[in-house]
Amino acid sequence: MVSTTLFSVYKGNGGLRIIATQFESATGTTTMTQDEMKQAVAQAAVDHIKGRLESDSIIGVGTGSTANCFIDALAAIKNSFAGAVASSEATAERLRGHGIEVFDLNSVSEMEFYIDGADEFDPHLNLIKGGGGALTREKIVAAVAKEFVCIVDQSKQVDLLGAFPLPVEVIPMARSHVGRQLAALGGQPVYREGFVTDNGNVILDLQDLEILDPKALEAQLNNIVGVVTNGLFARRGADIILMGTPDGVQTLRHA
Ligand SMILES: O=C[C@H](O)[C@H](O)[C@H](O)COP(=O)(O)O
Repeated sequence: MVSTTLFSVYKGNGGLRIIATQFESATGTTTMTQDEMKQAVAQAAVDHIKGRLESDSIIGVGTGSTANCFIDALAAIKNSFAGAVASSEATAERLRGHGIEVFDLNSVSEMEFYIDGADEFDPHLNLIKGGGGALTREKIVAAVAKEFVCIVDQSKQVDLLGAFPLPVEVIPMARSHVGRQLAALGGQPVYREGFVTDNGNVILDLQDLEILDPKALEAQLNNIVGVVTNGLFARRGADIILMGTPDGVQTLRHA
């Protein structure tokens, strides 16, 4: 078994600080598939929280393939906390499948951690989320948690958000109206046909945007009548990002 920890720090350069890179392998080689990177960050997230859990702790859990890896890893320590709040029906089902109790958010007054993936993140830890359509409940659960731990593989890292189409959840009867408003912003709204969110709404994916000011755009989109929420997580972005790379898991924080 080869175990390596590389420490590197840079500050004031894009707002990001790399705390550590950790890698362990049986062979010493650094080849990892994307799935293995997701599993590695999922385990790193469990390691990050497990020492700080109490028997009455409730954990917020996101949605998607990386969050699924986290749920599977979390199952190993399920007796060390009370349960979880799920950001989607799919996540609730997976949690229950592992014997982890799922709580209604309205019955939870305090939550230490929210753990979830992302579709893109930038050097300021702003995110695009909602590729799986769970953005609204994700944003609500993230808002309650004290620390948002985002788990990603390195394919999600960008300098500027917007290459990934920005999901906007919309009340069905407002779809055309919102679409026109989004087009006026310079993007190309594409209706996610056949998809209905857990909240009974539809998604417009906003393509061809260069998002220069994520916080401003997040607020601007929320102000369009008929928009429920949008997939920019900038006003409440990640507090820490665990990023899987072929060379190990990097921990990224604000400088
Ligand atoms: O609605 C889906 C969520 O925002 C996911 O966190 C996001 O799409 C990333 O998913 P994955 O881990 O499957 O890439």
